[in-house]
Amino acid sequence: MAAAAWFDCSSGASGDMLMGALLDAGASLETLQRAVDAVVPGAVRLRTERVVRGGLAATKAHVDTEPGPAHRTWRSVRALLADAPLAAPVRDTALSVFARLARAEAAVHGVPADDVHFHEVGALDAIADVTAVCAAHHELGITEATSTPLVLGQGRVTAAHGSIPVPVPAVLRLAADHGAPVRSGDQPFEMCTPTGAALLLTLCGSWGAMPLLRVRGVGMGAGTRDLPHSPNVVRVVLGRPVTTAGGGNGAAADGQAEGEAGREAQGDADGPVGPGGGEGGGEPRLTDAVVVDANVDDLDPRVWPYVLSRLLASGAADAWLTPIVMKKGRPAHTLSVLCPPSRLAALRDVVLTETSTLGLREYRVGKHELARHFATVSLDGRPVRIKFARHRGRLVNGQPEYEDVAAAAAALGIPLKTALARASAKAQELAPSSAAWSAAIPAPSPAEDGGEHVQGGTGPAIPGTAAGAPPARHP
Ligand SMILES: O=C([S-])c1cc(C(=O)S)c[n+]([C@@H]2O[C@H](COP(=O)(O)O)[C@@H](O)[C@H]2O)c1
Ligand code: NI
Repeated sequence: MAAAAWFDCSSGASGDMLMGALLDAGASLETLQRAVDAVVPGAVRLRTERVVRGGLAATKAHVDTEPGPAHRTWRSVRALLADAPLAAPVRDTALSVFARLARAEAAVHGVPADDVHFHEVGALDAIADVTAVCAAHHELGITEATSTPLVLGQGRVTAAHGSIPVPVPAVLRLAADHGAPVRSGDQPFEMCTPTGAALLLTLCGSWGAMPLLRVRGVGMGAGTRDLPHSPNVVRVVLGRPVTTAGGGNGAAADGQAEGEAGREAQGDADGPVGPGGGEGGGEPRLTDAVVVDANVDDLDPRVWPYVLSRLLASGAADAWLTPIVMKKGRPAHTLSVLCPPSRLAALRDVVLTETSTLGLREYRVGKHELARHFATVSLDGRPVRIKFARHRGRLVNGQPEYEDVAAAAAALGIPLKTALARASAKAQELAPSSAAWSAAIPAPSPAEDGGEHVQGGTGPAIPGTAAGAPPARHP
């Protein structure tokens, strides 16, 4: 199920406090352990303990590590994450967190980011914290998150570099890189660690007080110290996002918001019953989305297809290029990425690392989605899905899925254009009437929506028609 999250970091934040809070809010220790094992098999054991901090009960997450390599560079951590059998969103988010950490450490110490060292046990600890928090974020279906401003602390702390001042340099650098609001607070300790800051900067799209939520759960993650006068905890509040069709806060369309985010969390945005599907396709559903744009005139053009497919694999709803002519008359492209707010951080990193752009633009947009459902036809025994779209109860479109048509054409040894024409004709036959897709139709029954419509043959069911549809790529 979908969730918006609000992190109360008024007592600071670290990787293990965030992990404790998400475990307390319902993430499963087994899921987190599996994710960490996928990155560093057998090297880390996660466990929890119920503790009291400032009179409040909380979950303390412990990361017990086996002795490992004394140092790990960002290059080696990146390879570990890239090769790990993790769900793509978990891997991408963890890579974003570490990329931020590495950039901040590189700037502070004046070394190339690839060569930044994560020290001793700290490396395994950070790998475990980051991977576990990203896995919990994914498991809990968090699609948008807000945090209070970061409280950083005061004093000094002993790190691998010796005694360093608090706020520690890496945390300040992270805050500066991302324009995050921070303050010292009253406590004479390090309250926010680099890992905690990098996680929050990656997961949270906004800063401030708790947004309008229908609260579903609360988690308390304990810090190591029991501080006087103040509970040393991170709180996370999980809830149903509440948005109106106008984009503001309100109750009018919160059921819609939940549906959107829920499908997104399952990677199943193009399921058999699409937006508004349960209502037979009323008004298009309006959801929040973000467009990221960058103008690029100096990337080897052979790289673009790879960039586009990486963006789609990392959760973009769509990614495209527009030819433009830039200053000095240079031919160039605008790269555009459409995504849900929850994927913004990871996709921004893909744009900034895979292309040669030096910056990008982001703007919030409203995305209108028509209700859609799938049916399956057969071309001489080859299954082809048809995606139908409805608007105000009327069937307004019915398109054969290109990949299915191409596969059928190849298997049958017929030209693609012939296969496409035949599949389109079958799609027309499936509509109750009207070649123009304009006939008013009743809402499809569950069997129609989720099942097969096979005409002219009995091809096998296609994954994604009855259940487990592939992720949507288009609004
Ligand atoms: O290991 C390094 S390079 C390191 C750098 C810095 C800087 O601010 S530079 C700070 N620290 C301190 O290490 C511990 C552990 O931090 P985690 O984020 O791994 O939990 C913490 O006290 C940092 O301030 C380490
Ligand atoms: Ni450092």
